[in-house]
Amino acid sequence: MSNLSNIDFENLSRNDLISILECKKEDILKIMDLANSKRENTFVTYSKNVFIPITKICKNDCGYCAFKQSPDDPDATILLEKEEILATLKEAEKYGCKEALFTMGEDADEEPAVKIKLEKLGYENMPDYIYDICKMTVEETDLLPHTNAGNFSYEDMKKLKEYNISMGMMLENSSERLMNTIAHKKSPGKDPKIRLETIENAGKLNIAYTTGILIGIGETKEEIADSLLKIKELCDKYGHIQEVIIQNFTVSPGIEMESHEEPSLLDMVRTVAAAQLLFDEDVSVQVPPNLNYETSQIFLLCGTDDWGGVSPLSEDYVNPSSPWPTLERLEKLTNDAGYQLKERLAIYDKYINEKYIEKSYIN
Ligand SMILES: O=c1nc2n(C[C@H](O)[C@H](O)[C@H](O)CO)c3cc(O)ccc3cc-2c(=O)[nH]1
Ligand SMILES: C[C@H]1O[C@@H](n2cnc3c(N)ncnc32)[C@H](O)[C@@H]1O
Ligand code: MET
Ligand code: SF4
Repeated sequence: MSNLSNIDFENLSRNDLISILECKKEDILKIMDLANSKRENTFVTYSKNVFIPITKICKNDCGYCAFKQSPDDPDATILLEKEEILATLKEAEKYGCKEALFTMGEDADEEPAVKIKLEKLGYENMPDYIYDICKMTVEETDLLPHTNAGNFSYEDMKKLKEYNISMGMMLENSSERLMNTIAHKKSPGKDPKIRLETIENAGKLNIAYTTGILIGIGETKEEIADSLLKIKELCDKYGHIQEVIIQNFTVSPGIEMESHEEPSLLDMVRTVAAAQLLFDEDVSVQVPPNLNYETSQIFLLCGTDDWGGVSPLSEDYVNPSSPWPTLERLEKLTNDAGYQLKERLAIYDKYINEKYIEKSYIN
């Protein structure tokens, strides 16, 4: 008998989620179909962005990371300067990009090389610098900032909200156990208690927020279920979670986890379907198409309605081995599955109101 027969799909329990994450054969097709039938329309959205890695220095050292650089590396991006950032933003404007994605290492100002450069530029710390870059973006370009830089204090996020249309940070996983494994043992900032507090603070501050989980970093199905439930709890409490990213661990040459296996396609399918079934229809479930170049269409059949940020000019610095599909290809893939591609902003429409957007945007 199917393991799914006792599941109440309207109100999924931890055990139900685990059954979905472990299901086999025709049950996989069944959960895909159920997840896809929650779709409210036939659009699949994306945000046209430019990725700006303000610093590649990071206090953490995740086993899967290909982004972080050592300050001793002569080619390291210690800190991009305002002028070069503005030049890139202006270039992005020409391509019609609407989102400035500021992704960087966490608490980089704990590193003396960054601190010295910041002080030379007249800033005391990273949050002050990020604030100024976002302000410049809003005042001098048509792009809208989305900062994804790991944890921030409540006060720093409150300040950053002024010039961020939305913010984000992956929970990665809610498991404390992973803090003792190759994935997170050198990354105090990946402590789930701290990450969950940051996501909760974003809720208290009414910041439209992007989060998600990383699949294939040594977690168990139980830990995936728990992570999704933690995100769901904060989503229900504050209503600020606009999208949940289900991101598959991807090997890049030279990372510590280079010989670690990537998740299977069916593991991704089951996880995406579980997330889609757990969250309400108005929370987007997102799978990055560049990390699933040949297989991304299958996620549309699990109900995903968003491709996330896609860039016509910058690479995905976090996943440098995974080039973006062109927008033409993305449109073809979307149409071929029976859906239509639609551009969106870095903030979803339902958050475009005074509660979520500061006056600084209304000019
Ligand atoms: O190009 C990327 N964009 C990433 N983005 C950007 C994201 O796709 C877009 O900024 C959002 O979809 C905008 O709504 C993230 C944003 C977050 O807030 C949190 C995590 C990520 C992760 C990535 C990533 O790995 N690569
Ligand atoms: C920006 C986000 O990218 C994800 N990330 C970091 N390294 C990898 C990798 N090797 N493969 C896939 N995703 C990764 C993390 O979830 C991080 O929070
Ligand atoms: N360093 C941040 C984090 O891991 C931003 C994404 S990884 C470059 O959350
Ligand atoms: S994934 Fe983010 S937090 Fe982890 S080492 Fe890389 S830059 Fe730092």
